Amino acid sequence: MPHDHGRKLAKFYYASEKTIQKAIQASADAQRRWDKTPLEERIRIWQNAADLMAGAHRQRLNAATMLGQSKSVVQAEIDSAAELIDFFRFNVFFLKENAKYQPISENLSVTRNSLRFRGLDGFVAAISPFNFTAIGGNLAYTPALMGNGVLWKPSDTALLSNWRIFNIMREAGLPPGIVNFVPADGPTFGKTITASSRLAGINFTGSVPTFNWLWNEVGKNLNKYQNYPRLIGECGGKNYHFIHPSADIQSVVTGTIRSAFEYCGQKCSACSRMYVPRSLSEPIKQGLLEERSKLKIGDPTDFKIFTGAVIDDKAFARITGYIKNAKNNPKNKILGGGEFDGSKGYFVQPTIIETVDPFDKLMTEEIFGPVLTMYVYEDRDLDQALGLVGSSTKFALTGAVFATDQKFLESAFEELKMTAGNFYLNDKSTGSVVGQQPFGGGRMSGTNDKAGGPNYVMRWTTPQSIKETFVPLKDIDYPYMRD
Ligand SMILES: NC(=O)c1ccc[n+]([C@@H]2O[C@H](COP(=O)([O-])OP(=O)(O)OC[C@H]3O[C@@H](n4cnc5c(N)ncnc54)[C@H](O)[C@@H]3O)[C@@H](O)[C@H]2O)c1
Ligand SMILES: N[C@@H](CCC=O)C(=O)O
Repeated sequence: MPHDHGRKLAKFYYASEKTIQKAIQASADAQRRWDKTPLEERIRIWQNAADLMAGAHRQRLNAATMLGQSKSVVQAEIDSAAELIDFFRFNVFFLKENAKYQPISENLSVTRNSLRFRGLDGFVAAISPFNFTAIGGNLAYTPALMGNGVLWKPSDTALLSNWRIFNIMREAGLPPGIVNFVPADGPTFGKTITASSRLAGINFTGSVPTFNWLWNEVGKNLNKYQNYPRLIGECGGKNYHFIHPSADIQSVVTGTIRSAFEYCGQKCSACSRMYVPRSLSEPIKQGLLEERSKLKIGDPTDFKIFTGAVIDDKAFARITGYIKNAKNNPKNKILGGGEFDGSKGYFVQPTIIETVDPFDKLMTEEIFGPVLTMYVYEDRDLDQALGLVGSSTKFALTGAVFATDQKFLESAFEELKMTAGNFYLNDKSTGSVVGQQPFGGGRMSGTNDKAGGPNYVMRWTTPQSIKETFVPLKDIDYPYMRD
C-alpha cells in the first residue's frame, strides 16, 4: 500500500500563515493562565495521559503508527505508546528532582532565597519528524509541562498518530490552547514562527538542512525578538559499527542487521556504515547475507514482517538514487539486495554494499533508508581505520564498537569520544531507552540536549531567583566604615 497518502492528505489540512499567526496568539493567551497553574496540577495531567496510554489508548496509538508510518507491530510497540509513557513519567520525575534544589538561605528570619521555574516568555514551536511517534509527543508536550504555550507542527507523514496524542492530552485534562496542533507546509510554518517577535524557542527533530534553515532564519530575525530563542535540534546521523579483529561475529551480524534494517533504516540511530577487519570480513559478510535473505518485507498489518515500505515517494527517490549510484560506481559492489519497487508501496530491499573508498558518499552522507555500506580495512591498519570514523563525516549521533579485547575497547573509548552522542560497546547503535540511554548527538547531529535525560526539562524553563528580606534596610555604610 502506498504510504505517501499521509503527505498528500496533509495538504488539505495545511494551516495558512494567518492561521499560524492566530495559533501564536492563542498559545500566548492560554500560556498566561497555564504558567500560573500549580505544578502539581500540571503533573497530574501528565500522569493521567500516561495512564490513558498504558490502558485504552495503547493499541490505538500503536495501530495509528503502524498504518500511518508503516511500522511493523514490534517497531510500533517500542515507539508510540510505550516510549511516550516513559517520556512523560521520566520528565515528571526529573522535573520534581530538579525542583528539590533550593538555594541556600543563611538565616531564614532575615532572608529567604528561592528559585521558581517559569515558562519561557513567548511561545515554543515544536517541529517533529515522521519516524517516531513518541518523539513528536515529547517535543510538543515537554515544553508544555514546563509552563509554555506551544505550536506543534507535526510531520505530514505522521499526522494520524500525532493527532491521537493531541486528543489523548485533551482527554487527560490539558486545557485548550496550550498546545496547538498546526499541520502546515514546512517553510510557511518556519517563516511565520521565526518572523514572530514572541518566538521563545524551537524544539526541532529532523534533518540537518531543515535545522540549519531554521537557525539561519532566527539569525536573520534576531533583532525582532523579545528573547533569545532557545534552539534545540536533534538531527541526522551517519552511524557506525566499528569491528575489531577480536569481535564476536554473531553479535556483529545480529546487531548490524537489526540496527541497519529495522524500520527500513529510518531511525536516526540506524547503522549505515561499517568498518570490518580483513580477517573477519568473510564470515561477517556471509552472516549478514544469510540473515538478510531471511528478512520478510511487506505490509505492516502482517505481523510476521520484519519491515515495511519506506515512508514516501521522496524517500524512495532519495534512497534508490544512492543505490543506482552505487551500481554505476566501480568502487562499490552490491553484496546483497539492491532491488526496489515503487509500483505498489515504496519498497526497497535491505541492501548491503562493499566499498573500497571510505570517503564515498555511501560512507559519509545520511541516506535514511535500508542501505548498509561496509569498508574492509587491513588488520595492520587498525589505527588508521579508527581515525576514519571521526574524520570522514560531520555527524556524531550514534556509534558502536564490537571487540572482546578490553585494551582496545578502552583505547577506542577515548579515540572515538566525540564521534557519537550515544556510544555502544558490543551492542547495536539503535534502541536507546528513555531514562536509560538519554538520546542526542553532537557536531552536525544536533545540540545534544539529551531527550529522556534529566536536563531536558530544564531547557524549557526560564528560572527566576527570588530573595525576600524580612528586616528593614537601615544602613548605607558597611560596618568597617564606621568609627
Ligand atoms: N537526532 C534525533 O534524535 C533524531 C530523531 C529522529 C529523526 N531524526 C532525523 O530526522 C530526519 C528524518 O525526519 P524527517 O524526514 O521528518 O525530517 P525533515 O527535516 O524533512 O522534517 C522534519 C520536520 O520539519 C518540517 N519542516 C521541513 N521544512 C521546514 C521548514 N523550512 N521550516 C519548518 N519546518 C520544516 C517537516 O515538515 C517535519 O515536520 C533524519 O535526518 C533523522 O536522522 C533525528
Ligand atoms: N531512540 C531511537 C532513536 C530515534 C531516532 O530516530 C534509537 O535509539 O534507536
